[in-house]
Amino acid sequence: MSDRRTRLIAALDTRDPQQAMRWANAVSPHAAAIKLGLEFAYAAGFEAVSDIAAGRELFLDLKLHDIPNTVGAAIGSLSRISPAMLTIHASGGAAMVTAARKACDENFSAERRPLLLAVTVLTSLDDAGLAETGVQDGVRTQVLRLAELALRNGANGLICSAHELAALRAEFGDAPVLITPGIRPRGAAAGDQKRVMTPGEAREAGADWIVVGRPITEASDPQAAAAAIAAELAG
Ligand SMILES: O=c1ccn([C@@H]2O[C@H](COP(=O)(O)O)[C@@H](O)[C@H]2O)c(=O)[nH]1
Repeated sequence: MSDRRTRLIAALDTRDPQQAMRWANAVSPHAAAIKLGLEFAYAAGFEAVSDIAAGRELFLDLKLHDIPNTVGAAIGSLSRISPAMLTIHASGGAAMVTAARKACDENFSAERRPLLLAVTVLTSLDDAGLAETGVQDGVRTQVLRLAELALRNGANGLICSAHELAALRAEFGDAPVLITPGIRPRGAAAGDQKRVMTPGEAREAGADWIVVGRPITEASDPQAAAAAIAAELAG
């Protein structure tokens, strides 16, 4: 059994600030962080992101992917929000990751600096879906390739599925922060997620954090759903 402490990020995917606040309050005893992302920020704006995130650990999942100059400048624009974690796409390339690293270092004091996390291969893709993008090597090879690129250029950690955790730990050790979406409690619908595992399996495989959205937000009792996931993580 792994002695790693795996924590829960609750993904609050909604356009509605009041709904996001209700969910944030409901899950806060059980989730160590909340995720706000594209759906919420585009609809509600960054003032609302700040409001919901006040007093909480924020996983700001914007998955930045643009030319290096634009990604660096975008991160500079986020400095007033102070997320604990911030995502970029590793497939943006080495120069883009380097620009993101530099922007984090220059725009945030050491105490407020977010963990820079690189998305490897989206958990909604399997080998066939990845092949449609022109990458024929399979998900595992591509995750390891992009992980190496991202970590070499300053990312603090990676977004991957739980299926790649063992290979990533074997290759890169304990230091990178590994965060896994695509988590489904046993029996829950996978939806659009292709590479899924249960919370307990992800913990055993070496996740630092798991990200769970719809199994919490679509539950009849989101607080109870978050509590059950946290209990599974606690073993
Ligand atoms: O590869 C990725 C990267 C990010 N996500 C995000 O995680 C949550 C998962 O939500 P569920 O409802 O539990 O499927 C969602 O906010 C995604 O944007 C991901 O799923 N996969």
